[in-house]
Amino acid sequence: MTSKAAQIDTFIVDVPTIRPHVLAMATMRSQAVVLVRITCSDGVIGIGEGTTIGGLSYGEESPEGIKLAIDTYIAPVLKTCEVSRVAETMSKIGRSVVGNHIAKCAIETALLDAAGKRLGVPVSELIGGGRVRDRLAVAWTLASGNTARDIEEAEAMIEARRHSIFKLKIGKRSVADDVAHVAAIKKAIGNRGSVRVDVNQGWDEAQANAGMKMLEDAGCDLVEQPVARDALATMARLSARHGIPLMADEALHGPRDAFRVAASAGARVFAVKIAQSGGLHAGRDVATIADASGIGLYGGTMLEAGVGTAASAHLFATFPKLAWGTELFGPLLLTEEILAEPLDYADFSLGVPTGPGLGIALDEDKIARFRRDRTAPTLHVVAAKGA
Ligand SMILES: O=C(O)C[C@H]1C=CC(=O)O1
Ligand SMILES: [Mn+2]
Repeated sequence: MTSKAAQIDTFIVDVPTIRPHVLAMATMRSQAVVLVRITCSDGVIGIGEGTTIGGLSYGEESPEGIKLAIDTYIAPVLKTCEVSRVAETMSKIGRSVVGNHIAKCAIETALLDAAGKRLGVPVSELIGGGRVRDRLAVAWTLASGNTARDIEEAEAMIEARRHSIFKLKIGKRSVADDVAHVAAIKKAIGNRGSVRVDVNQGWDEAQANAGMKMLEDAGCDLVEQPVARDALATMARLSARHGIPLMADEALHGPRDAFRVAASAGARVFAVKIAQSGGLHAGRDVATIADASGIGLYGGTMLEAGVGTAASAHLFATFPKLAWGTELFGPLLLTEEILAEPLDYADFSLGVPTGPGLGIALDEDKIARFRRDRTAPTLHVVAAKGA
């Protein structure tokens, strides 16, 4: 039986964050979640997400640009494809659309969701050798911008058994101030948790040399993307000089980057992101290159809501080795749950959904309420409440 994409809907949903999330390049107060819904001619519906961070401040794709790339350039190609053949469809799209990895990730996610539903299996069974684990360790990012508040937040997370791995966002202040902030948090947490930092390309080589030495002495376990994403020689020198591992994030936009970073010995750990890689299969290839090169794996996030987080979880559940855990906490940073049933966070981990496809469903009322293009009825309700 053939299956065509009968209808492709894309929409941006703006969801507030529970507190300001302070990164080196932007402070987030809400997240612009880009969702795609593909209704197939056989009646199966697939959902995907393509989300970035801080408008255009993190990377080259914006939420509006992701939607435009799908609506204007990807959807017409998709309409010509047999969409149950996911790899063939993505390869056809790749021949017409260069780059735009986050948009392609949203589409591939929706196609895999539909394929899994059609076959009655979870997406994790459609990738690589299938699922090797059902739960994933989940880090939390401390990024309130205030050391005392971050310590309070970490204590509460440990107490609630939600997270014991903490990623600190630094690179905005001086190296000495940033290290003092990290050292204070590590001192408070002690051996009850792992403290890591993400510099988001904020340092030059001299700053990174000083910073990595001091961070190692402070008991920090990992330094993510300390320098510019294309500074491969610098990353290699830092990796060779320091005992504390350097993790590549922004340097990895798919398998070709992964090969270059691995071949130049630029990192000891890879943060794999489905969005940055260009989809789940590209993310799997990034992971395979890492594994073959003796590089450790970490499951990264673009702070996606429930759909992208579930898709990432399905991929990370297939990695034979996942030494550094994941940071799939995106839905927990948002004030509103956009899934009908929230994901299962418990015991410092996330349960990988077990139903067909992604194993999740959207809360359509919430979507209607938070869609950027919501129309009169919703506005009317808001006005009536305020009256
Ligand atoms: O890794 C990044 O650079 C982006 C993201 C991941 C966690 C978080 O707080 O921000
Ligand atoms: Mn990062």
